[in-house]
Amino acid sequence: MAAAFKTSGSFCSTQQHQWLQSTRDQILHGSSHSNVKQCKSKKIKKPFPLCVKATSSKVELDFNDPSWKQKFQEDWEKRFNLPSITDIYDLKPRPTTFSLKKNRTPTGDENVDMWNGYVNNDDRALLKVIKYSSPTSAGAECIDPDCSWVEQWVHRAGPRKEIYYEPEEVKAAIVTCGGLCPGLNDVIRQIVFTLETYGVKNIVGIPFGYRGFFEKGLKEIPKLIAHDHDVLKFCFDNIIQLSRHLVENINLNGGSFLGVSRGGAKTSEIVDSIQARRIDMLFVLGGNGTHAGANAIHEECRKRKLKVSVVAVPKTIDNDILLMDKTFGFDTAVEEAQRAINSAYIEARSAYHGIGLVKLMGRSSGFIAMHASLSSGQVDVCLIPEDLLQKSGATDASGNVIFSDIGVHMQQKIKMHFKDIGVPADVKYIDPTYMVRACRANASDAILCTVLGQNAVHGAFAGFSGITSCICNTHYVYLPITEVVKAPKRVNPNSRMWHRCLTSTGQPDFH
Ligand SMILES: Nc1ncnc2c1ncn2[C@@H]1O[C@H](COP(=O)(O)OP(=O)(O)O)[C@@H](O)[C@H]1O
Ligand SMILES: O=P(O)(O)OC[C@H]1O[C@](O)(COP(=O)(O)O)[C@@H](O)[C@@H]1O
Ligand SMILES: [Mg+2]
Repeated sequence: MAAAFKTSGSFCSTQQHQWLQSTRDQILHGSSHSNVKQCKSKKIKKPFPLCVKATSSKVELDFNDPSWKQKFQEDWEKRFNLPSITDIYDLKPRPTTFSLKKNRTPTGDENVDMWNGYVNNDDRALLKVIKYSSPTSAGAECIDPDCSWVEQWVHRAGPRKEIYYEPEEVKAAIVTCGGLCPGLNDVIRQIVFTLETYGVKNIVGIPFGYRGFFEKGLKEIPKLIAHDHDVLKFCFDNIIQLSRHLVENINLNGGSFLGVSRGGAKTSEIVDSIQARRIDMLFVLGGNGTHAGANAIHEECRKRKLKVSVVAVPKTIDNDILLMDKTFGFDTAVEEAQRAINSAYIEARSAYHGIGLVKLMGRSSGFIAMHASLSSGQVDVCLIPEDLLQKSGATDASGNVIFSDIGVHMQQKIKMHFKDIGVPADVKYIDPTYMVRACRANASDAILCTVLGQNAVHGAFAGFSGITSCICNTHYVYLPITEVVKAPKRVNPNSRMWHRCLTSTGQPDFH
């Protein structure tokens, strides 16, 4: 949860520090994982004992050791290695069925790879591009005390020349979990389009998040499907058959075509359901919690020796997922939040001793508040949860901590303060909470969703599982889910972006 507010000129210098208690939460970069290889990969025929390669850890580094960089990079390679169904099965790939050639005018024997723009498995994108010369440089994220430059590469996303599934035999499922987020329908749509381009015919939607996998009574079906008999192929239990025709226009609306939910994730029951329904590819759209769930499903599938690719797409208006530039929906949420700030500004400006106060979402991360403040340019003070977190003691169905209502708290405190000093204050409070996330994706999010959705399908056909399709340092990449769920991403109070926000509002730094 985060708040940004606009005071009319005469109230800019109110004693904000009385309302705050600073904490110094920094971006967390996660803890270590076990580095156990339970068995060496061997060429083995199905069925065979499972060979699990566990994720590697951040090694203990001795910076006096001249080879520490090499050790770091070796460890990095292991950590960011993409888990694949080929880790478990001795599978032979087949040439891909994904081709762009049919859309072009054939002019001879040109190089097929160039026509289709395949991505090589050895292609990499650089995760970080700034060389900090000192740990005191703004926003510096250093590995060693000298802040040495160490290349950190991640795997490039996109279609591969060889695939590990027969498209005609594939059953693919899509599920959307957590809270709503602009762009969910855009991603669903692109996943369906891309699957069909590969030649997949059996595509299903699981309604209402992970619950749709196991809740017996869950038979609600979106009205559109129930009434559209032309496009409805099958509609039984809680599975919805999807096709290009059916999803063609869903991006015109916000929300999720499949419905969402929190809580109720029982990994073993979900995998029972995946097994019973003979699902080969599962596309999971969601935030931190959903990703943790997707990884648990991926691990359980491995344990049961199921040839299933679980591929996630990071969704959340909060933008609180590690390593990536942004999650889809964030941009749209900021744009909507800015509208609320503008309204608060106009109200405050027109009132006698007016103060505008806007509460924005973000859970424990203040990205929406910071970016909306920066974009509106009308905010005098932007408060982010990295300043102050008040836990209510309660949790939601997914186990997320519910924070006390900072907006209502601030409203009361401001009123009380001005009453105490005998100055009239007209507080105009706006809570646009659900308005910022129930809307349709804006242009930039729509593009992001399109690419992430397509790449999710390419990743599954390439045999990867337990990965997420995202954007890092402006490039589209795949990351192992284990690396992005270590902690929520937070605003770094030492970052240039936060400093820019302070410069823009003119507020003191409360950290
Ligand atoms: N650590 C976890 N392991 C497995 N499933 C989880 C975990 N945390 C959350 N989930 C499940 O993921 C789904 C979405 O989680 P939630 O936190 O509500 O949203 P988001 O994914 O957007 O953060 C819920 O069904 C929840 O039960
Ligand atoms: O009222 P709800 O649906 O539980 O959602 C509230 C939460 O959803 C969010 O908008 C998005 O969170 P998720 O990405 O976890 O769905 C948070 O900012 C907010 O705290
Ligand atoms: Mg979340």
